[in-house]
Amino acid sequence: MAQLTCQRLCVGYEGKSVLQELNFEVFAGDYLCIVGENGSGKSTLMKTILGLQPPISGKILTGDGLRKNEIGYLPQQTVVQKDFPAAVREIVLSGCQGRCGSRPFYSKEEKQLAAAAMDRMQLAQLAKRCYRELSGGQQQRVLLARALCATRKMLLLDEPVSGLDPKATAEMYALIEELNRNDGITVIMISHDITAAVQYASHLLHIGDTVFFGTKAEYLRSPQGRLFAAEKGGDEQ
Ligand SMILES: Nc1ncnc2c1ncn2[C@@H]1O[C@H](COP(=O)(O)OP(=O)(O)OP(=O)(O)O)[C@@H](O)[C@H]1O
Repeated sequence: MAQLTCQRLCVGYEGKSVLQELNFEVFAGDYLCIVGENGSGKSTLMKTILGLQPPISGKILTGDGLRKNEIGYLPQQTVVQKDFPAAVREIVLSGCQGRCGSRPFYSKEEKQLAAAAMDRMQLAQLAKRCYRELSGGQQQRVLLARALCATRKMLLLDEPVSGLDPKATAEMYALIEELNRNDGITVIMISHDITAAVQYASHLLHIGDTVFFGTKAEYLRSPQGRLFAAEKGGDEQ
């Protein structure tokens, strides 16, 4: 049974659709990359899956023991967020908010969960530092640790390597791959880097004038995937 199923899903704003007729399934342990041009609706789709906005029509179903409040989310970074004046530990802990409900403080278990997530993301030394003073790569690791506090099952990542230098990008991809491979956490990632998507993903969802959904092998044989391969071949000449 799939963890996430989108059926005839239509997403958009105020009744105006951005994307229509999306049909796909994500199973436990999958690594799905969502690719497509700027403005094609990738972030809107992700926010709709998270329940941050309602679908225009169609269904989003969770299954295989996944509940909607057990999805970890790393949002797209904005300039304002990058300047956030809070300590690393507080930001990571805020990932537990879905667990606390209306309780206005964090429990011992939640604090332990945040500490474990910081360890995992190699942030233990930075726990008391101010978020806005960190490098871009460190900031993204903080947001990944925060997302991890919300889940053991599924992570939704909106351009997690955006703006990072090649070294920080490689580190981030390695951490995400480890969470997927070793911990079995399902990954759904929006990416502009099709080369990396093809390297790491088990499945691809390509959004554009036409929509493709399938395994990596199917993608590489599809018109969208062939176009990518042709462009890449061109780059390497
Ligand atoms: N809050 C909003 N209200 C109305 N329209 C919006 C809103 N946010 C985004 N849009 C529009 O919805 C469309 C899809 O935007 P979205 O951010 O989902 O695209 P994207 O594929 O994630 O783009 P990018 O790759 O640039 O992040 C765009 O035309 C955008 O202008």
